[in-house]
Amino acid sequence: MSGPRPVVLSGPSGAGKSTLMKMLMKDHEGVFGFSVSHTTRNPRPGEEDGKGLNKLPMLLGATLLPVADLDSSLFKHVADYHFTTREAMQEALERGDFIENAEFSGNMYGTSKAAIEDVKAKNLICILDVDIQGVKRIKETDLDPIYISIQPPSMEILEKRLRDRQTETEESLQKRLEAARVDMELSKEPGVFDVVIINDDLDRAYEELKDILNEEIKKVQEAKS
Ligand SMILES: Nc1ncnc2c1ncn2[C@@H]1O[C@H](COP(=O)(O)OP(=O)(O)OP(=O)(O)O)[C@@H](O)[C@H]1O
Ligand SMILES: Nc1nc2c(ncn2[C@@H]2O[C@H](COP(=O)(O)O)[C@@H](O)[C@H]2O)c(=O)[nH]1
Repeated sequence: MSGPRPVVLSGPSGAGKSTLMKMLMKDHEGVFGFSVSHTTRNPRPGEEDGKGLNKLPMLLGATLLPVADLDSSLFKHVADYHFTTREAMQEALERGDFIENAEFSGNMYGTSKAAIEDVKAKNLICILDVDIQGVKRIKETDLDPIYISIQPPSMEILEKRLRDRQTETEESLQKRLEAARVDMELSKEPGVFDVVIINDDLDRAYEELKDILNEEIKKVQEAKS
């Protein structure tokens, strides 16, 4: 693929991927573009639906919720997900619309080809936020991204972050913690990720992430100047 190399951000739910990604996008306007995934999970308060951004059928009942907090207001131009139904997603999968997909914590998630093309067309660094299954599937494609794993300092801290975020039921929290154990083990395997960042202190983790992406960021900035 031509243009800047995409970036895959992976790691356990609650490790801080979205937080770091929002910081990156806010500090580098016009450099990064988010690959808006599809999911069958329900929108969280404040999450924005990317309906209309691509061709897949969307869940008609999905509402555009008001931007409520500072975190979202920094990022309000970017949709969080295309919220859809299991049936619509299954049909799209059968049509071959996705480059990868996964079942995670009882819901379907996937990256459509259109989501990546939308970002590529703007010559931006495409950021994909995917779980470990997605990482494995993307490795079978010609996308050639930089693979970065964001890891929490410990399971205990991860659990606290997820509980404090107040987005999960006890059942979905337990599923996410179980998936996190698997993810934390796999991320230690040599060759799976180019870099593993431990997100203990947020500012330090952010500096590390920026350093890794510095070369690609400069390429995009120079192409624009
Ligand atoms: N270094 C940090 N120290 C303390 N809290 C943090 C840190 N990084 C992120 N958080 C908080 O932890 C919670 C989880 O972070 P975030 O939502 O970014 O995780 P995520 O990896 O994107 O999760 P998911 O995969 O479920 O979307 C958020 O409430 C966020 O504010
Ligand atoms: N394989 C994929 N995983 C994805 C995609 N979009 C998000 N995710 C991962 O799902 C979990 C849960 O996300 P949440 O928003 O419900 O908290 C997290 O690990 C994401 O990285 C995708 O398109 N493909």
